[in-house]
Amino acid sequence: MSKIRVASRTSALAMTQTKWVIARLQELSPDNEFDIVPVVTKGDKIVDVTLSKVGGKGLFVSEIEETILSKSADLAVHSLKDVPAELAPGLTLSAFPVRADARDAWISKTGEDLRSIRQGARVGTSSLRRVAQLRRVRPDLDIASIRGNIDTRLRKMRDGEFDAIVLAAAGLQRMGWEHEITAYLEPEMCLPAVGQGILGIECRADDTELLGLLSQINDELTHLAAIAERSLLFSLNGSCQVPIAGYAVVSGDKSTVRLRGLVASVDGHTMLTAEHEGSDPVQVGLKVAADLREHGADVLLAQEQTD
Ligand SMILES: NCc1[nH]cc(CCC(=O)O)c1CC(=O)O
Repeated sequence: MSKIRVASRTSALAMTQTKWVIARLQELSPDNEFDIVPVVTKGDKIVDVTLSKVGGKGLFVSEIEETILSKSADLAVHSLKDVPAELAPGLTLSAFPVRADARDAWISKTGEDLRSIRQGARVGTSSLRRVAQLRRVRPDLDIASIRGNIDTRLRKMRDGEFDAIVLAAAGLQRMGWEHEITAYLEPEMCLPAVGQGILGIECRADDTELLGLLSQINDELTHLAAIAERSLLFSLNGSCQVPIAGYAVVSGDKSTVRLRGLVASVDGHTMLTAEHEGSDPVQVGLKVAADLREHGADVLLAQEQTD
């Protein structure tokens, strides 16, 4: 093995994440050369509509997967949040480096927080999960869709299109833009998306040499959390038109995974939650999903939301 090709989206965040992983791999295997193969995905091309309206799962991922399957690249670094429950056959998520901040971040123009911002303030987010949870706390807010990369969204707020926006803390922190954050939305108030703050490294399932290298940057606590959250996602099998959230915390000795799951209506009126703890992350995910269904999640999951 001499040259390892890493497929990457071209957004600043994707490139930053890809280069961070490459730097860690390079340290572990100085003899290898790492090349970035840029890939422009459907998700990057669609900038004018809410992604949930497009409705495709894995908008940011499928072209990257094709690039790896056709051997034009060997691996890719994904924001796990963007990776659909099912991977393309022949590929595997082989490593999960230590999780960054899983929380959502509130960024407002005036420095006011979610509770104090004026009645009817205009808030930008395109995530139905965030919309539902924001509406639950502040039904008066004028929540509108916002698209584009993190820098575009911050600019739209500064330009006056929005009074506030909500972004993943992890993305801002990785970009070195933590100072933009007005307040963190704690998981009790805004449960993060499945995989938020986690990087998942995908490669061909039979690439044993590469799998050996990647296993060295795997963080076991993060891996267990990722499995539990994705087990929930897989079991709920929701479209991206239904607000779903899931956040797992793993005990320091790796013996227990505690997972909280949420399925909501977009208006925030119905908010189902369930929580379980156990030693097997797959089972914990399935249990939380089963509880949510028992509480009535099926009705929400079957719904074609038009919002
Ligand atoms: N769908 C976009 C996306 N995918 C991953 C992140 C942030 C980084 C992460 O959650 O790991 C973001 C931006 C955001 O939601 O603010």
